[in-house]
Amino acid sequence: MPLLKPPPPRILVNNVSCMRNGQTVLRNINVSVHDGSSLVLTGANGSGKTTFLRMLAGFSRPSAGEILWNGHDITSPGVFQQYKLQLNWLSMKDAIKEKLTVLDNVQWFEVLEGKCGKSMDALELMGLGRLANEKARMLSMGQRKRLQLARLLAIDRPIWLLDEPSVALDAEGVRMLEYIIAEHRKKGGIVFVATHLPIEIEDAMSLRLPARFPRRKTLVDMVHSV
Ligand SMILES: Nc1ncnc2c1ncn2[C@@H]1O[C@H](COP(=O)(O)OP(=O)(O)OP(=O)(O)O)[C@@H](O)[C@H]1O
Repeated sequence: MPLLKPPPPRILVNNVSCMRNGQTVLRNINVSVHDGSSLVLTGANGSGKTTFLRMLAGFSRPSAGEILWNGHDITSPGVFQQYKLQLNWLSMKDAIKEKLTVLDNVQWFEVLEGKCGKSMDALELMGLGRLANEKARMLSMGQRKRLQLARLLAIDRPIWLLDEPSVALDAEGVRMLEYIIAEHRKKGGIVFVATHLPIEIEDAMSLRLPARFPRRKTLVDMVHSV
């Protein structure tokens, strides 16, 4: 019986390094990511988690190595045009339009995407249904994060790049986040998460980036060492 070849990874991070401001932030990173899988990035402040996500989004170029999507370098212009349509980016900059209603903030992105009909369900799922017609400026920090997550659901692209998605969420919000990540993966979606806070993601790969700068001794350390 012929041996079956394993499927190639959807995304291959191949020996990637990244410089910022003349300094190496990431060095020789290798990751294979298949449909339905998840990678959790952890590491100290400044270790390069956001930089890694930015490279995956094509906002920053690797200084060495390559990121392949379906075997093609994402930085090639023709490939990037297609690749970027696969991505859903969630970051601390929430791009919420304060003067629009909560619903319009989701629908606006859905319409830009050429889609319709999922916004209200997504808001309901994230517990914002009763605030749908309020202006977004009324929302608390955690509610803004829930709105961002509702946008992910409404836009419904396969590759999620989530930078600190649980910041400002309460315990129920974190459970919802874990739930929507699990459901997305069941459909074959891919989820990258950079986080300092614990998030339960079943069978996730994890990558802990090394701290870039050794911690300086603080006054407290010096007192303890006496
Ligand atoms: N726009 C930029 N230009 C130059 N250097 C940058 C830029 N953004 C970040 N850096 C540097 O790159 C390094 C990694 O930053 P990055 O934001 O990726 O870390 P992080 O692990 O996400 O940190 P945090 O946990 O604080 O969010 C830091 O030393 C930072 O100073």
